[in-house]
This record gives sequence, C-alpha cells and structure tokens, in this order.
Amino acid sequence: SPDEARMDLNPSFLGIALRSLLAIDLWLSKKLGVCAAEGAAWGSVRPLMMLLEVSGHGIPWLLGTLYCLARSDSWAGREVLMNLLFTLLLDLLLVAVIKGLVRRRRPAHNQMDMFFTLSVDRYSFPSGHATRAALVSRFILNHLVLAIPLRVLAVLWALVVGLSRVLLGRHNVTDVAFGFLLGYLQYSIVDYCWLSPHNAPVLFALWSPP
Ligand SMILES: CC(C)=CCC/C(C)=C/CC/C(C)=C/CC/C(C)=C/COP(=O)(O)O
Repeated sequence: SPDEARMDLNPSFLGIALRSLLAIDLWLSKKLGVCAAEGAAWGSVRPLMMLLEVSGHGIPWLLGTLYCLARSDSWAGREVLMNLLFTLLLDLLLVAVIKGLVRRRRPAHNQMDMFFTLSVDRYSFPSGHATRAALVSRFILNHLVLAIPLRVLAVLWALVVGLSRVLLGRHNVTDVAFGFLLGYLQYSIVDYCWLSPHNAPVLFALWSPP
C-alpha cells in the first residue's frame, strides 16, 4: 500500500540509529575478536581467555554454591548461599528465555568449542557469562565483608570476563553490554525477593546445619 511504501522510504530515526549501532557493533566485535582462533592476532592469549571463560561458567558456580551450602554450619551463611543459588538459577532461566526469543547468531569468527553448553547457547544475545559476572560480582560486594583490594578484584574480574567474551569471538560487544545491564538488574530483583527463614521457612528447613 502507499502507506507501507512511505514507511520504507522514510525509515524512522530510531530504525536508522539501531541499524547503525548494529553495524558498528559487528565491525568492532570482529576487530576485537583477536583470540578467536589459535592463529589469530592474539591467539597465544587464548588459553588465558578460556580460563576466564571457565571462571564465569554456570557449572562451577552452581556446584561451588551447592558444595558450600552442604558444608555451611550457620544460618546466616546458608541464607546467603541459598539466595546465591536462587540467583544463579534465575539467571540461567532468564538468559535462556531471552536467547531463545532473540535468536541472534554468534559471530561468524567464533569457534563453538565451549564446554558444557545448553542448546540455547548457540545464540549469543545476551552473554550468559556477562550476566553471571555482573550479578555474582554485585552479590559478593553486597554480602561478603571484603578488604578493598578484594572488592576491586571482584569488579575487575567481572569486567575482564565480559571483555574476554568479545576477544574470544564468542560475542558481539552489545551482547556483553546488555548482559552486564541484565545481570546488574537481576541482582536488584534478587535483593528485593531475598529469601529468608521468615518468608521461606520450608526451604531453609531442608538445609538444617549438620
Ligand atoms: C546443579 C543444579 C542445581 C542445576 C543445574 C541446572 C542447569 C541446567 C545447569 C546448566 C548450566 C550450564 C550448562 C550453563 C551454560 C553456561 C554457558 C556455557 C553459557 C554461555 O555463556 P555465553 O557468555 O557464551 O552466553
């Protein structure tokens, strides 16, 4: 119809801005994917990036939290760990739903050699490592009493995990940027819905101290 033709010929400012952002994103992400393969410009740093990948993977965080929960002998410790577990599971669910809805393909230069992935992890938006890094870092800063250097380290770790996703070629810059934002917001949700023996007594009765 004439109306549709007019819309095609006069794309909105938002449409142009989004398309430009995506073009810059693809161009920048390709340039930054310097560890995407052994033979890439920074291929020798790839093992270090893979180590960062493991440090932000869901499996070690879930198993580590479950292990600490099983060993915890205080109510306060169990409460924090139970909420961390809830946070990690909520994050997996939310990222899987968004990845499944958006279905953005991973960058062409990525090698799909990640360990232990879910089927939705063939998609790249948002970066699950970035969401986890942001929320775990915020969780740690808010619930552990740490010296300043360790607090700085927690923030640096999250930033470096996010950066490593782009350097490895796993993600575009916008996947990681949105991942950070989502992880940050998810922490606010968890803080708001904080589980305690008062509002979830059954859950805590399951994990009575040994
Ligand atoms: C152990 C418990 C309590 C539950 C297990 C729940 C479950 C289904 C865990 C799966 C964990 C898993 C395989 C996570 C995938 C992590 C990953 C590779 C994400 C991709 O990150 P991205 O940054 O590349 O998007």
